[in-house]
Amino acid sequence: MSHSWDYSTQGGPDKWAEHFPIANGARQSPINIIPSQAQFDSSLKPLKIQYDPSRSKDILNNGHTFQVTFLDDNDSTILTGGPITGTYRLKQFHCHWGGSDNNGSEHTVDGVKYPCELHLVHWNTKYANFNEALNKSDGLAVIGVFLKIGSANPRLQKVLDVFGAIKAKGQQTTFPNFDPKNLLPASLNFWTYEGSLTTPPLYESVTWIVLKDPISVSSTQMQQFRKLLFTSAGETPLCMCNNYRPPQPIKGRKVRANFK
Ligand SMILES: NS(=O)(=O)c1ccc(NCc2ccco2)c([N+](=O)[O-])c1
Ligand SMILES: [Zn+2]
Repeated sequence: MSHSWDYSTQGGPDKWAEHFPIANGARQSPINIIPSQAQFDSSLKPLKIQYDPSRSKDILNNGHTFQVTFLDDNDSTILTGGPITGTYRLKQFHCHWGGSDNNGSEHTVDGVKYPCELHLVHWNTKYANFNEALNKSDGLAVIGVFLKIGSANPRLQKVLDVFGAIKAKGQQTTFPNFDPKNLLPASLNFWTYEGSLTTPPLYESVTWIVLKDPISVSSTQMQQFRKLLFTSAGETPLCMCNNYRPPQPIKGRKVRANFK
């Protein structure tokens, strides 16, 4: 039976090590990225992102975040290049956000928190499927995208518009024909390091690819994220926000950049 965890004082990030001791492991995520300490690596290839919007399937409130899930039974929606070897298939994307516009991202940059962070999760096709890849040291590649308060983001609004159907934990609805490439900034400059899932089971299986440039989100749009609930229908409602893990010790890891 999977142990229940959350982001509260009683069961939140400071307590996760009690049931998931890898929380104190050598390659935990997120981290604070210090650009001046990142090493430019000219051997890093450009990121190659090929997404087929027809592969988007549904959107779910899983009680920790919302997630948009993709059909991943072929190589039509893949990530190659960058720091990774081989082909990784997009499985899902989700976000982490704060209770205010002053916090919410998991990674920070020189200690700066963004109001939201988008994660696009890909799995290594050297493994049979996502679940096989989940706990392998080279199993996953997650693209992290910061969201910065500015003008409203019409592409993101397509996701927010269906939140009414997934307000409570366990609710899901179809979400066809969505191209997550439209949620990426113009520049694919990135930092990369070896890390982990940022929620339990905290497997140290993620090659992180954090984009330097943010995409925009309006404050009004951020208020829509916070209308989702951590709780199931019929329970005392708890607003879904502050669903982020704070930065973890770097423990000697190197962060590389594909830009100067
Ligand atoms: N914030 S993240 O991108 O690092 C992240 C965290 C957890 C999980 N999964 C948690 C899990 C696995 C098995 C049971 O439950 C995923 N994911 O599955 O893509 C991604
Ligand atoms: Zn995440």
